[in-house]
Amino acid sequence: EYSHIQGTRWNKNVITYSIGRYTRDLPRRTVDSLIESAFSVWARASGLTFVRSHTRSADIIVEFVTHDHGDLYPFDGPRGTLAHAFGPGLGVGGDTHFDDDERWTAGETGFNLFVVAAHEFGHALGLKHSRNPGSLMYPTYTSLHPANLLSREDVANINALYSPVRSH
Ligand SMILES: CC(C)C[C@H](CS(C)(=N)=N)C(=O)N[C@H]1Cc2cn(c3ccccc23)CCCCCCNC1=O
Ligand SMILES: [Zn+2]
Repeated sequence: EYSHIQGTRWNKNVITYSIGRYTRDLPRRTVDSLIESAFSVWARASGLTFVRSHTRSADIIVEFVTHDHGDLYPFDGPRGTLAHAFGPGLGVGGDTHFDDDERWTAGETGFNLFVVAAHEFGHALGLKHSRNPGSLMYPTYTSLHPANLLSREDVANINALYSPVRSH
């Protein structure tokens, strides 16, 4: 049980998020709903609650940025790395950045924002990568079917970090 070590998990059940800079690839309301859906994937499996806030004091700040964007991990233009997220913690902890040089979509072409966001929020909750290609936390993008995004391994890993909840 490592929960006493700061940074491996959030030590609260209600986590706030806010959306800063948007992408021009999708309507804002579409981005809002895809981000909300990606959080709800983890809410169902972890028992955590995600609440949207409109202030920059939220736990998780979600933004679309390019190249150098104020952290030590500049993006690389089209393709390559699609996004990154900081692990749980204060300040930059949990913050999630999407590379706006990618083509973000709600469907099959380009990169599916819902699928990528769900992967990133796994990192923002403290999950590492999986070696299982069927896992959401596999290190490379695969157009997973949104219906069954989480593998049994993903559910087991989030349960190991947070209060276990039946995955019905
Ligand atoms: C799993 C994602 C949602 C998030 C991760 C980033 S992270 C930090 N959150 N784990 C990601 O972007 N992985 C790269 C990994 C990657 C694949 N290639 C690359 C070529 C160059 C650089 C990186 C890559 C080969 C070419 C395909 C490039 C497009 C797809 N890119 C990826 O899958
Ligand atoms: Zn990753």
